[in-house]
Amino acid sequence: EVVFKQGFHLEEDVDWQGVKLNLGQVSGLALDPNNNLVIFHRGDHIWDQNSFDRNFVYQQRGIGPIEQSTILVVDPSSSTILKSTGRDLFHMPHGLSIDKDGSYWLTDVALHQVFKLSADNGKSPLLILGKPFQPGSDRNHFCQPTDVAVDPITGNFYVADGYCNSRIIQFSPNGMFIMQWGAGSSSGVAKQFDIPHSLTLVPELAQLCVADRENARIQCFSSETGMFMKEIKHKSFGDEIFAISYSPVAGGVLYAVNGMMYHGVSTPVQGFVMNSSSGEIISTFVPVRKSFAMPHDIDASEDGVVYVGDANATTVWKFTPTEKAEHRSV
Ligand SMILES: O=C(N[C@@H](O)C(=O)O)c1ccccc1
Repeated sequence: EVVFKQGFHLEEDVDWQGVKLNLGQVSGLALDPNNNLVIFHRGDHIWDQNSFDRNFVYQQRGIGPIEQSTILVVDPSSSTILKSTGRDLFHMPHGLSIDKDGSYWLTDVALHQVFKLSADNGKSPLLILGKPFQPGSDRNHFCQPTDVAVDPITGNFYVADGYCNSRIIQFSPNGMFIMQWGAGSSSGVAKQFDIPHSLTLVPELAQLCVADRENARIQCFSSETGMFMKEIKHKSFGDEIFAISYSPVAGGVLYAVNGMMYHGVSTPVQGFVMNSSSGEIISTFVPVRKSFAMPHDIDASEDGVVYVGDANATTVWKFTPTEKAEHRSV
């Protein structure tokens, strides 16, 4: 039977000129309190198989930090670059989140560090956690941390740590370790996460959701206790889920992007719009101009506009919601 659904349909804004911005690998993007798009990219640095040794130590330290501006503030409509900063600070950018006060929270997988920068980030970082270039798994070290999420109510922040630690750490607003979960224990117990790659908070439910990348699943936890609450997984995710973002629009939606298949399963690389409580897929989307190569981060504004940044296509796309009847045969 064919069911007509008034779907939450996203289409690329093909007039938006931001796809032509000259970017390096786009690793993170976020919207600031003025609804400007902030892009975190790698300039001329590229993460490839030679970037790290088998102990996750960065190998290109000698070429120094990225000299280009790694942080671009872009007008959401004209895509004019309003501000460009973040020079000579980062070696391998990864995650970017912006808290309700407009402060930037960034991770660098080469430095194995987490940075808090003020919005004008002209001054030196407000907070730096982790030891530069030193991977580790205790309370003072990260191992390729991937993302940060900041609780708008408590000010506590969460770090997805990361490619080589597979844990989530909760910190107090001033960076004191509170608790962690998901760490794969050295006794070989199966790790709960296989690259916690992206975080998003669902304040309404006091939950923190994690893109558990190589498990191609989303897991949500109590943001207070770390207790597992629910999992969202679909065959159409394929082999990897790279990024997620929650938005309160339409009763609560979860956006996600998946990764290139590598087990030969022919699942397309695409964006997903899901009902955040049921996990049901409402719609999927892909760009018109160019195509997704490694969509690496996703964020949505209050009016349902969605941005996707791609680390291999070195591009950011803008998608706008269109009220469109979708029909599904069920
Ligand atoms: O995952 C990888 N990269 C992306 O996540 C990223 O660029 O953040 C990667 C893995 C192995 C070798 C090279 C790159």
